[in-house]
Amino acid sequence: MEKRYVMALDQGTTSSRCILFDRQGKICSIAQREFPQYYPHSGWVEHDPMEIWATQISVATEAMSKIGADASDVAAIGITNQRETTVVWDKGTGEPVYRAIVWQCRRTADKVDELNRKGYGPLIRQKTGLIPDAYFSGTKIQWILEHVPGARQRAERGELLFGTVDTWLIWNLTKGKVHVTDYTNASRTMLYDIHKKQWDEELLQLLEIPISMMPQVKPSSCIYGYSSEKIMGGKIPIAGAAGDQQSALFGQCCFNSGDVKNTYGTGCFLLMNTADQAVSSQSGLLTTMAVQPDGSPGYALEGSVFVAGAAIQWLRDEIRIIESAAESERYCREVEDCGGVYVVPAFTGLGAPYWDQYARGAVLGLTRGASRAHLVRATVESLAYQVHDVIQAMEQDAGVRLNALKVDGGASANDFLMQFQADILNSQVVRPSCIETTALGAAYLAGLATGFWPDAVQVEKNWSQEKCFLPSMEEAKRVKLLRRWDKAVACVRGWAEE
Ligand SMILES: Nc1ncnc2c1ncn2[C@@H]1O[C@H](COP(=O)(O)OP(=O)(O)O)[C@@H](O)[C@H]1O
Ligand SMILES: O=P(O)(O)OC[C@H](O)CO
Repeated sequence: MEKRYVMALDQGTTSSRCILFDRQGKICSIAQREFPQYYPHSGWVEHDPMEIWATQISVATEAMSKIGADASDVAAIGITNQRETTVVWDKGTGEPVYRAIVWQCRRTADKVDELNRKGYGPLIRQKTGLIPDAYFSGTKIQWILEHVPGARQRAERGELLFGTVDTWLIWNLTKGKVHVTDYTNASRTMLYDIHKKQWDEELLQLLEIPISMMPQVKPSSCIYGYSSEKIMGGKIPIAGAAGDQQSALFGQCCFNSGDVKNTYGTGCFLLMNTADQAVSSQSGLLTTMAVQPDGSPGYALEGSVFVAGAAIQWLRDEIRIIESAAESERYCREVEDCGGVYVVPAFTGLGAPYWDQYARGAVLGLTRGASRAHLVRATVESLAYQVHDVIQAMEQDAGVRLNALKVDGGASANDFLMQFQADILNSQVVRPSCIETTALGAAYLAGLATGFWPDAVQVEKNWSQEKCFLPSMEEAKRVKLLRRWDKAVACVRGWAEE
């Protein structure tokens, strides 16, 4: 029977999604479910791994039943995930020993300070391509082993396993048969040597993490195992896995060195494919692993902005001045400008290019006339400013001016934001027809490994532009706005440092 779809499981920071794509890369069915975020202390962020798993499976079932598909219609499963988020579980029972510590969580900032104080920064940078930060998995695993009673002993006896969310999902889909990850996810742990392409024993020792906990690292496009019949109603090859940002790079068909995309999700992540060159940034960017068009491991330069769409959710859920993320656009258009209000959403510190673990959020420039619309607009504009700062760093590193930016992710649906982004960058912003490129990338990786698509050339034919936003802001105004933004960022630096 001919297989009609590839299934992408897109496990994001705030929701689990499943999309079924056809050969043209068209979305045939989609299901999505948000799940709870836990903030047990200031700066801490956790997820329940069982809620991640339950929502992911329920959306997979829902997406299939919406179009009357079953496992026999699905050629392969591709997985893409929020990266760095750390799960540790018991090898025998499959039970997590603690909640998942989310990439945004700041609880291990002091551990990172200690590593830096002891002079390990350059070594970590050289081996992993990362700038030491609580963002990455390494110190999160260390924290679990130190704080969960008995965890260290159990880990040393080989009873505990570590995984990023891709690993956790594959483990559960295969009913505990397969413990793997892919290069892109491994490169986010701060424990993986991206040049030698292996777990680094020196770093594992430094953080006192037994190597027996670590998953096997495989290419992003290959068959890792098969879904259990009990879970998916049939054995489907699990044939693709990549961190969501690398997956989006692939889904945007950024196959050539120098190709760039920016994803506006919970955070914003700008990646430039650098093919087989592990470019070391001089401007505060990360060197990370990415997938080449033939599925082999390559490299990318990355600028990570921790809070983007999450700031819009903050307006919705905490400040409660909008009812939906989409409504933000209407408020942005209600006022001529931000009225001098600036929001720096450094809720979990600042990522690239600042790398300030202790920066915190602020609203600046309030006057008596500041309204709800001004605050909403300033928050939306903050996404564009943060992306500007990262692009500036990337242009410095790459020595080229970026004339057009491919965009995707939930917040890229906001036309006001995209136009403001084009204006602030003084570059074109190009939105593809399918902004679910994270899921699409995972589908491509799985479909290429199983022959659903013959090669990347075929896949590239599916990419099409939906809209191009042209810059139209006067240069003097642009410079003025950016200068004020810089001033706002300077105000929040180091805020939470004792
Ligand atoms: N029209 C919009 N304007 C601004 N932000 C939006 C809009 N639609 C969605 N978002 C934001 O985009 C994010 C969801 O995007 P998504 O790509 O699904 O993120 P993730 O994969 O990180 O969960 C949310 O943080 C939401 O606030
Ligand atoms: O959940 P997202 O899509 O914002 O992505 C999170 C990133 O992978 C964190 O590095």
